[in-house]
Amino acid sequence: MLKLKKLVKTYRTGDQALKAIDLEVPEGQVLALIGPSGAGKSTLIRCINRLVEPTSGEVWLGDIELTHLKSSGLRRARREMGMIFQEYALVERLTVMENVLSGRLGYVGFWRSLTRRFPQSDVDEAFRLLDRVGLLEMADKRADELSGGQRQRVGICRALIQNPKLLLVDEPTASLDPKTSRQIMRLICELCAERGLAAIINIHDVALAQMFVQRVVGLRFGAIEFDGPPDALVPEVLTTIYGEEDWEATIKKVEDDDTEIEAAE
Ligand SMILES: Nc1ncnc2c1ncn2[C@@H]1O[C@H](COP(=O)(O)OP(=O)(O)OP(=O)(O)O)[C@@H](O)[C@H]1O
Repeated sequence: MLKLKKLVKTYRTGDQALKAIDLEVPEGQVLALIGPSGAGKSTLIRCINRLVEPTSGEVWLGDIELTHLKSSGLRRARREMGMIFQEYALVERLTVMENVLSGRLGYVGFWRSLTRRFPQSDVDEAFRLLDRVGLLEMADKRADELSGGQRQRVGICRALIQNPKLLLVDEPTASLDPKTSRQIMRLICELCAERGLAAIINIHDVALAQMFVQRVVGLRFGAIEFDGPPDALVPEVLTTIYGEEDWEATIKKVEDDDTEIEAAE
């Protein structure tokens, strides 16, 4: 469904953030992207929807190659790719409903987008999504009245109302406490399963990734160092991705924390 071929990104500063990445993501697969700070995770996600322009290589979404698309073709292709951000990227002074509906801006015509008048079917779908993520009661609240976890749920609804084939998720839990992080990761993965959606989730928390996804890709210095199932992420593999560390202690500690959270839920 998504295929990256020899994808390279070299920033103007000379930083080679991606070194000829080859990656294939089949339909409906949820993949976690891990790796140390500066490994190229955000760059990879942003090169797919061209928020960052790749230097060379190809990005195929189905049978469309994205790197050469001009404005209208790119706009159409971007509808297929919902994005979820670490800092939610909501419009603070707008309501929850308005923020969710803004996910439809790629579909409505120019004049409608200016006046933000959306078809009733979009409004109905927004209510359905808000209900699904437990925010129905919040539809008329302003975004700046919400907690971090609630904001991220709005961000998820805004991405889903696009009716995408692929979710690009950039550190969705980095600003959240451990329990809310788990709830958000679970929600994203459940929604992907319900809708047959593929997702690439850039995530720092390895234990959280292991808990919820079917496949983990580890980046280091802009190259793929590991690609496999979560239970193959043994300490030796983590060392090749992140460098030397006492992984046994880290893994154990996280597992202990989970048990506590599980018991509290
Ligand atoms: N706009 C930019 N201009 C120049 N260099 C950049 C830019 N954005 C990222 N880089 C560089 O590209 C490399 C990859 O950065 P990127 O943000 O993709 O890594 P990351 O794995 O997402 O890191 P983090 O986990 O800290 O967010 C780093 O060396 C970074 O300094």
